[in-house]
Amino acid sequence: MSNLLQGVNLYLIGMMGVGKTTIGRLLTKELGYRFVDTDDVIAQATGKSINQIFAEEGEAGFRQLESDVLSQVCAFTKLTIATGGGIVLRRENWGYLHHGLIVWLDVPVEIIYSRLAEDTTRPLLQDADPKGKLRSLLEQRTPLYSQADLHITEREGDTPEDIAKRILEAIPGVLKPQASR
Ligand SMILES: Nc1ncnc2c1ncn2[C@@H]1O[C@H](COP(=O)(O)OP(=O)(O)OP(=O)(O)O)[C@@H](O)[C@H]1O
Ligand SMILES: O=C(O)C1=C[C@@H](O)[C@@H](O)[C@H](O)C1
Ligand SMILES: [Mg+2]
Repeated sequence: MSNLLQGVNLYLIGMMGVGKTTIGRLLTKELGYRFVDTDDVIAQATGKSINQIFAEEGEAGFRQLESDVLSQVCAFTKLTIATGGGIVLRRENWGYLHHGLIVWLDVPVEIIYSRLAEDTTRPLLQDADPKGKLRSLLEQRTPLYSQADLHITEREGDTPEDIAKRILEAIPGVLKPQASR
């Protein structure tokens, strides 16, 4: 399995709570890759939580840090990269993402909401109507997430292992020729 992607990075995109970290770790093991989470890198590099960065520097400040981290990470190979839910918003980020294979994990809002209802670490969900906010974010971002190479929709009862297996099976069909990278 370790040669499946020929060293090409695998980027997981999608809304918060869709399973990027959980599934990313499973894929990393199967591929013999290393795992990177852009939110974690930002928190480690700044010594601040994502909430703190949003509070002190605003969303624009956070997005700049996110682009900086992505631009550095994409220089490496053999990585599975779990990205922040909003990484698709900046056009420049797509230039970096397209160096690798991009997988969109698509999960219904009801399920995302049930997973994150008790979570206070998502600044964008600190809203009077978090479910409505999730819906509008997903609606706004769907055309962007749709630019992924692979669109994986979670079906009812799918475990993270099931989804990781589906991604691995689909990779050969969407792998771009190396010369184009
Ligand atoms: N297929 C699944 N079935 C059930 N629970 C799941 C599934 N995938 C992920 N989860 C659970 O949902 C929660 C969110 O998953 P995870 O942290 O991997 O999402 P994420 O996309 O990395 O979120 P974030 O954007 O916050 O980084 C975790 O508690 C995880 O165990
Ligand atoms: O969906 C988003 O815009 C975000 C998702 C998280 O991964 C973090 O990157 C941050 O909370 C913003
Ligand atoms: Mg995560």
